[in-house]
Amino acid sequence: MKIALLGYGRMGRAIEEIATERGHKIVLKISEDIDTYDLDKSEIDVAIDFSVPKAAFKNITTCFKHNIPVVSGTTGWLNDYEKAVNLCKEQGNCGFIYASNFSIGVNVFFELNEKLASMMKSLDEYSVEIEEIHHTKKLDAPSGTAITLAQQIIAKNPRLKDWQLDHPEKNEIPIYAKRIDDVHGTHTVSYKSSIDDIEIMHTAHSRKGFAKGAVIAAEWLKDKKGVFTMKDALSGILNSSEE
Ligand SMILES: NC(=O)c1ccc[n+]([C@@H]2O[C@H](COP(=O)([O-])OP(=O)(O)OC[C@H]3O[C@@H](n4cnc5c(N)ncnc54)[C@H](O)[C@@H]3O)[C@@H](O)[C@H]2O)c1
Ligand SMILES: O=C(O)C1=N[C@H](C(=O)O)CCC1
Repeated sequence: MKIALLGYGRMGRAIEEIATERGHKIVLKISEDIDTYDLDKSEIDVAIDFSVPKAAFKNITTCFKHNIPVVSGTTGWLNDYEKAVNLCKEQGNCGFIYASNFSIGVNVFFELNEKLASMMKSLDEYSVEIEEIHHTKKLDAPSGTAITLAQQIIAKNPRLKDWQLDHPEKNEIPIYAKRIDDVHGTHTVSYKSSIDDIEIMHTAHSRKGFAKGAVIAAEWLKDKKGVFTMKDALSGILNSSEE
């Protein structure tokens, strides 16, 4: 598979390593405005965008214009996500997957989070909160993964209306974001009561899991048209919790 890397920073380099190990070829590496480059569909099977929040929407939609499928892992640009989805659908000839976290372990964690949120929704004595810890170079807070975790809980629990960084109103889930050198990504969801606490936690030991998941998503997306999620891409790999 011929891959264009939109963003060649920490994640771009980790993806290059995994993609090469899996027999793919990196044909383009972009670290600045996408207009500077000539995108040629015949030379690119799929683009993988791990760039910066302010570049993601333009990178993604420029690929749509060239009928190049896109896997996007960039976080912090989600106010424009629906616009990107609509453009992909209108254009009709491109594939798109965005995930706040491509790690297979985190996608298992997302399933656990949904299941736990369903179990806790009637237990009013527990309050819920999310903590995320990342390296100090991270541009956005809270992390995209923490936002996904909060959205999953809100979807299961009608008492909870929104999430808030640090200072929640009533009926909001607090997200606490910490920045510590060299932490690749730790997410904890805690339910607390005066009697006991319940916690689930995911700790990434490196960027390898995010990179491997992104390459698996690209392999899955390559010849598909439409808007998909990581759940779709992993449907043949993860057993559903109902089984
Ligand atoms: N979804 C996931 O699984 C996952 C995992 C890790 C990181 N991320 C996200 O991926 C993004 C990148 O993370 P990183 O640690 O590699 O950051 P990074 O800062 O190391 O890399 C970003 C790169 O993008 C480049 N860039 C700047 N402007 C650009 C443009 N217009 N077009 C293309 N590239 C441009 C920068 O020069 C830099 O090299 C962040 O948003 C981060 O939150 C997501
Ligand atoms: O290193 C980062 O930046 C990460 N970003 C994603 C997020 O915001 O959730 C995934 C974890 C690593």
